[in-house]
Amino acid sequence: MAKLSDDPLDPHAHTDDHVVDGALRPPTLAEFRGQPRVAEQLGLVLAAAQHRGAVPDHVLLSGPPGLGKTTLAMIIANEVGAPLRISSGPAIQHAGDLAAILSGLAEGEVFFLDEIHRMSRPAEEMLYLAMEDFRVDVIVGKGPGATEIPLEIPRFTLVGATTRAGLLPGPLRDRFGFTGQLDYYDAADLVGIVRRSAALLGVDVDGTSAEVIASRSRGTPRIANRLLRRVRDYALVKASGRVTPSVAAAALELYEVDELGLDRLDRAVLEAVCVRFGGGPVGLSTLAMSVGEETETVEEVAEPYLIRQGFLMRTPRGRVATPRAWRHLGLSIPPGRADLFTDFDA
Ligand SMILES: Nc1ncnc2c1ncn2[C@@H]1O[C@H](COP(=O)(O)OP(=O)(O)OP(=O)(O)O)[C@@H](O)[C@H]1O
Repeated sequence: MAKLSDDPLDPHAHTDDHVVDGALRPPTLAEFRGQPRVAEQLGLVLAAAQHRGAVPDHVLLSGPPGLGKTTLAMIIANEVGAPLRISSGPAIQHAGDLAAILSGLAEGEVFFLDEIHRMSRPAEEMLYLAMEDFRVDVIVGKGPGATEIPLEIPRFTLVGATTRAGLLPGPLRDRFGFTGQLDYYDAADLVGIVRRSAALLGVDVDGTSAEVIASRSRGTPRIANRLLRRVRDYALVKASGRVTPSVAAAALELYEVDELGLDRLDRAVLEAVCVRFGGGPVGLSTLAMSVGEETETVEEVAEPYLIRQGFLMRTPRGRVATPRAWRHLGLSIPPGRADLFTDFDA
């Protein structure tokens, strides 16, 4: 579930900036940058549905937070000219909650269900029937006298979003006509997103400054937009509103975001593994305790990026630092450990 956080690099964090975030969402597939394969495939699904005069197939979008799942759901509704209804798995704990939403949909409406993997089991089973036959069975009464009354619902397009497609039960996954797996954005696409957002915010950001911001954004548009706003603020206060590459770098340094996109927590984690625990292996809860953070924060916010960047490894015995971690911290690998890394380019 979205949580409030002021960590500029937390991809889950929806700070009060999310009001601005909404204004930065591309409204059409043509304006959506990056994810070329998903965008093309989705475009085809929508165009084909329009040709057939039918409601588009159900769409499942999976991938890490902040990569554009909600944005794509809004684009789908916009492209087919249908209203959009938004809910999330944790908000639907009873099958009745789902029946109420589904029976209240307009014909052709797009129903965006975020965190679909966190829906309750009875609601999930009701969804199977709704997706396939546009029908729900409403149970009336209790105990032996309870009866199921079939209720027809309008044809709709379900757009399910999940950070982990693997957590969805097979029968649910199979009912989606199209699955789009979103991946981290490459630098060129992020530069494009930063420049588009800057124009919408009325900030002048040249290509090189946009690169400085993009390269520290962890491949995530939500982070890129957030860092852009921090750079804009810094430029306003300290540089008469002019964003140059050095102003962008100075602003991000002030917010403790380094040139690889690592923040204070990431570096604290690396330092703990390398220095305090001699490179590991160290268990997750010990590691979290040593940096004064919740286990979930270390596991969900810091670790995925550190692992993806090759700074950290997860092993059955705990977290282990790679040679890159020592190098990034400006430390040399202790003599006793160097032999462990003969497979790496140290
Ligand atoms: N391809 C894109 N082009 C431009 N901006 C984008 C793109 N993808 C995402 N964004 C921006 O990033 C922000 C986050 O996107 P969005 O809310 O759609 O992510 P999400 O995957 O739904 O995240 P979560 O699962 O955490 O809700 C949006 O405000 C949007 O402005």
